[in-house]
Amino acid sequence: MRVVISIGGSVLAPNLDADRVAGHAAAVETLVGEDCEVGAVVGGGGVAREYIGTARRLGANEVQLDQFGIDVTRINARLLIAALDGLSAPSPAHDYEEAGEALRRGDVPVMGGVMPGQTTDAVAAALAEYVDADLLVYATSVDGVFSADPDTDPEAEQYGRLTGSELVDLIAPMSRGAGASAPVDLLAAKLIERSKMRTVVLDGTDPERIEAAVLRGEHTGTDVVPEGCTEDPDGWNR
Ligand SMILES: Nc1ncnc2c1ncn2[C@@H]1O[C@H](COP(=O)(O)OP(=O)(O)O)[C@@H](O)[C@H]1O
Ligand SMILES: O=c1ccn([C@@H]2O[C@H](COP(=O)(O)OP(=O)(O)O)[C@@H](O)[C@H]2O)c(=O)[nH]1
Repeated sequence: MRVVISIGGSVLAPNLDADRVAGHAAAVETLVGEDCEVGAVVGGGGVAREYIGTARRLGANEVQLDQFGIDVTRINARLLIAALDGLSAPSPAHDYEEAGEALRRGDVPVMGGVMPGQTTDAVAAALAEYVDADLLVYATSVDGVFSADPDTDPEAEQYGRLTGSELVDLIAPMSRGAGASAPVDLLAAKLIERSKMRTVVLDGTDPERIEAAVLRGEHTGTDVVPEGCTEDPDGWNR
């Protein structure tokens, strides 16, 4: 099975704790050991938001702010590469072709951001579509997609299962400025919808949850399924 894992910066490197990065690298290694082909995309997290906040106060425009974010995602990608100990290409891929070539060589491609106006959520969705992945996993800081931001709204209810177009409709009204917070960004949702990519959004703070979702189809987050899919998501990956 071929899987693309998007690891949010808030999950991988909230405080630059080496053990946390090593834990996520170990999960990738376990998946590779189970004959999965894995691509990883790493986000910028709180560090990116701090740079973006400071640069915004200094008068930088949105594209310039996105460039700060991209640089931080690529530094975080280098952390994962360092922890993967030779399993990955030596530096973050700059584009999908480079990542696809790494995958064909048997390496784990690791990407950060690639261009302004989006987030690494979209990078992960595009990489998954480009390499024709069987599964796309968003390992984020909340356990799936909710009816409202679960960090601020105690009434927020989780969606167990959504179609790609339902995901697009939910995400569309959310803010799109640099450093904006949403379970996945709008471009990612649109790519997931058009590619009919099987997608899981889950709490990835514990990397074993990523392993369980990929290897056994077990998770408590949100499944995004193709339109008209009646298959039991639990049976997908067996
Ligand atoms: N409707 C929603 N469902 C789920 N999460 C949401 C929603 N609206 C906003 N969020 C926020 O999106 C955030 C997930 O994205 P983010 O903080 O960028 O994490 P990551 O670093 O994993 O990408 C969560 O902190 C959550 O508070
Ligand atoms: O292809 C990309 C990826 C990231 N970013 C910028 O980098 C920030 C941090 O990336 P992301 O949101 O993916 O990280 P996360 O907060 O999800 O860890 C984003 O808000 C964007 O401003 C971008 O412009 N293009």
